[in-house]
Amino acid sequence: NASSCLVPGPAKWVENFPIADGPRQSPIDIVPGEASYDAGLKPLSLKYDPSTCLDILNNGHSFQVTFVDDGDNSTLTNGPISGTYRLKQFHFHWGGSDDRGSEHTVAGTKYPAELHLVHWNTKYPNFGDAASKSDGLAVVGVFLKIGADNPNLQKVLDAFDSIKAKGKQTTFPNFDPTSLLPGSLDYWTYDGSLTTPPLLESVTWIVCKEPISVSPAQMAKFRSLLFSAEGEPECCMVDNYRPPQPLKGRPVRASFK
Ligand SMILES: Nc1nnc(SCC(=O)Nc2ccc(S(N)(=O)=O)cc2)s1
Ligand SMILES: [Zn+2]
Repeated sequence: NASSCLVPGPAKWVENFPIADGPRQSPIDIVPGEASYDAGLKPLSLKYDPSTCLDILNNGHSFQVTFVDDGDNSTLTNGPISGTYRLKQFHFHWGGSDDRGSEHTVAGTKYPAELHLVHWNTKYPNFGDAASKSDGLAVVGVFLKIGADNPNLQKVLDAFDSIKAKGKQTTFPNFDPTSLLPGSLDYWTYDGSLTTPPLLESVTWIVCKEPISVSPAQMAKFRSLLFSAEGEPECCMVDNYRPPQPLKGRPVRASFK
């Protein structure tokens, strides 16, 4: 099987992206005891239309499922944000073993993987423009915890054989990302950034407290993807997570007591 090669990691990003040392970088370690309950926070409204699901792609640092975002068919409203944000894509981060892989941590606890549902603010014309605005993006994070096999997640994993290498893409119709959400949508929220270059400080983070399940066999499937393109030495796609960054005085609010 493929080796896990040395991929230049987060420590080098600051050379090309000085914002890596900025005031609102992500991910962070969430300390529940230090989060402040905010009764003014509304419940999340996530309304996704499976017919907007387009394709699945190995982009060389994760895989992502991309959505048609030319209308308000799949949206995030309420929660900590105002206005309407459209779903653009979802992707995951995971580790080389079950003891690591998530980007956010909870009182130092790492989960084996983390799902990110990426949305952009429709007050801007498109994702690229929104990505450069302080209120341009909203990402819903969901932790994955080792447990029972997750049949909804399996639908995504079943597409992996056709996107094993970097740059591979295939159609992925009629998938409902609601099926990947936990039962409770209690969340923590704080102002942060993209966790990979360009590390733009434009993300309202919304991290769900309740994880979804993933089985050990399903985690092994994540690790069968490659960072490398066809014809290159095979490099297992693992440990594609950025470690927690300094909070720098930012408040973390909780939607629950
Ligand atoms: N003008 C621009 N177009 N596209 C970009 S960045 C593309 C993109 O979606 N990047 C991205 C990086 C990290 C994350 S994450 N891990 O959810 O913070 C989400 C999204 S800037
Ligand atoms: Zn991400």
